[in-house]
Amino acid sequence: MKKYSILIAGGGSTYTPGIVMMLLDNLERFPIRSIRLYDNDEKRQEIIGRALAITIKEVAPSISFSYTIDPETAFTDVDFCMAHIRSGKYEMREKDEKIPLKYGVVGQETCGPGGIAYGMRSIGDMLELIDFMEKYSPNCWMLNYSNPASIVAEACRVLRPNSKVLNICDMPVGTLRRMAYIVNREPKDLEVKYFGLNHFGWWTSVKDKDGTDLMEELLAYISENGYLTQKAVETQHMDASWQETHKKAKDILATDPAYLPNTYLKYYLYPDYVVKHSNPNYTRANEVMAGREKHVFDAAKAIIEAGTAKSGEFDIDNHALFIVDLARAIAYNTHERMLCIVENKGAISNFDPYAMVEVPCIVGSNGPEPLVQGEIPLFEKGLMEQQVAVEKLVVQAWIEKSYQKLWQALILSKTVPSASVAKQILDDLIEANKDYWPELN
Ligand SMILES: NC(=O)c1ccc[n+]([C@@H]2O[C@H](COP(=O)([O-])OP(=O)(O)OC[C@H]3O[C@@H](n4cnc5c(N)ncnc54)[C@H](O)[C@@H]3O)[C@@H](O)[C@H]2O)c1
Ligand SMILES: O=P(O)(O)OC[C@H]1O[C@H](O[C@H]2[C@H](O)[C@@H](O)[C@@H](O)O[C@@H]2CO)[C@H](O)[C@@H](O)[C@@H]1O
Ligand SMILES: [Mn+2]
Repeated sequence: MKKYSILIAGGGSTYTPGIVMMLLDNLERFPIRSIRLYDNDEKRQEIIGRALAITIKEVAPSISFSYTIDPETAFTDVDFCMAHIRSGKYEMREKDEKIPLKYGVVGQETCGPGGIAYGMRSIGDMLELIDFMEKYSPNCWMLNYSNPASIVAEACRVLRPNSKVLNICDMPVGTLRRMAYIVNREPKDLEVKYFGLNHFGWWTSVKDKDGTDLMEELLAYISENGYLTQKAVETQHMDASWQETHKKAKDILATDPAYLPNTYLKYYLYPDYVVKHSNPNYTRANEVMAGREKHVFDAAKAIIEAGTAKSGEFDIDNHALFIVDLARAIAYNTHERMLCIVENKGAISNFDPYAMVEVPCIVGSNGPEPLVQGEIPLFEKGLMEQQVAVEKLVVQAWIEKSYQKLWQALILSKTVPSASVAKQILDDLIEANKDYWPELN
């Protein structure tokens, strides 16, 4: 059985240990000969790298492990690049969240002005990773988690249309785990229909493998409780702010009681509520730095100090199962059904064929093949048309270095109340991002 060579781009990410632990836990179904980390922050990556070197030596000594900041060393002889970089790191995420809040507008990692700012930083960095991959390992697939996935995916569609890059999100997978718990099934037993953009979609059908329709049961539960469940069904997102988001799905569902919504819709449908419940001086970036980042880096330091990982400091991360299953689907041509971000090309039959949409796909060695979801209703279509225009305008603004188009993107975002507020936020974002964005004219 072939053994695969994996590169994790964004080696210093808080998710890297969870992904590596998941890879180590799946060696029988997905054999690996090499794991390498790549990051552009040497010091940050070194902490994770040293701790993982100790861990891997104890668990699977036959796997060759290394970490590097040199692109050629990183990208040579790789089968799968699992990418999760954060352009500008948490320092810039904090600004993305706090600048809009100054003007009473949603401050969020991937939605609204914060997501637009993050997109303007990520496009160039992602293209650089893709170019390294194609130069040093032309047959490699990139499985990309790096956000904002919708804008990154649109940039790939326009600027690297033939590259083997598959953009994905674990939000639907995480929510499906909650649905499975609600209907007393395993996630792998559920088959869904779903349509939307990344962080902007709806489930239209959830059935078990026998064809039993579970929508009615789920709609009844979620209209009362949102996606809040009694038991923790994931290792992440037990923080109060995320529990609040799962609960708010109840109010999103009220806007169309027929379809189960993605929780991210709260930023577009209830922005006033979100702003009212935000602390402009302490946002999610602060929570993550004090929580997940501290936890992961403390665990890494404890492993380095002890010289062993036998106390189990690193957890297997549920979030990582999707990316491992995806690599398997491509490696073994499994034709598994998975949600991916792909060019529409008629999958949503009454929507822009050139939009990057999130729909169920059959994934095999040639990548994802979208499954037709048919026509969508006017309400969802209207919301999606507005949002997809935002995403396309950001990519055009980046390519053309256009202030005008970026301003239009902000104006069009449903989270922003007026062109004048959009301009004030944009001017602040330009100043904050001068080391990252192209200079706009
Ligand atoms: N698609 C999804 O559903 C999903 C789910 C979880 C996380 N994410 C994304 O995964 C990424 C990582 O999240 P995190 O919270 O662990 O962030 P993090 O800041 O802990 O890690 C990101 C790492 O990327 C590195 N990096 C930044 N720019 C780089 C570049 N140009 N080249 C190489 N390395 C670079 C940083 O130095 C850092 O070590 C983010 O983009 C996040 O939004 C996406
Ligand atoms: O605020 P953060 O940094 O904690 O999380 C932001 C990410 O949230 C989503 O991913 C979640 C997922 O929904 C959950 O079920 C669990 O598996 O954890 C994931 C990562 O924290 C979202 O899909 C990502 O795009 C966000 O970056
Ligand atoms: Mn996501």
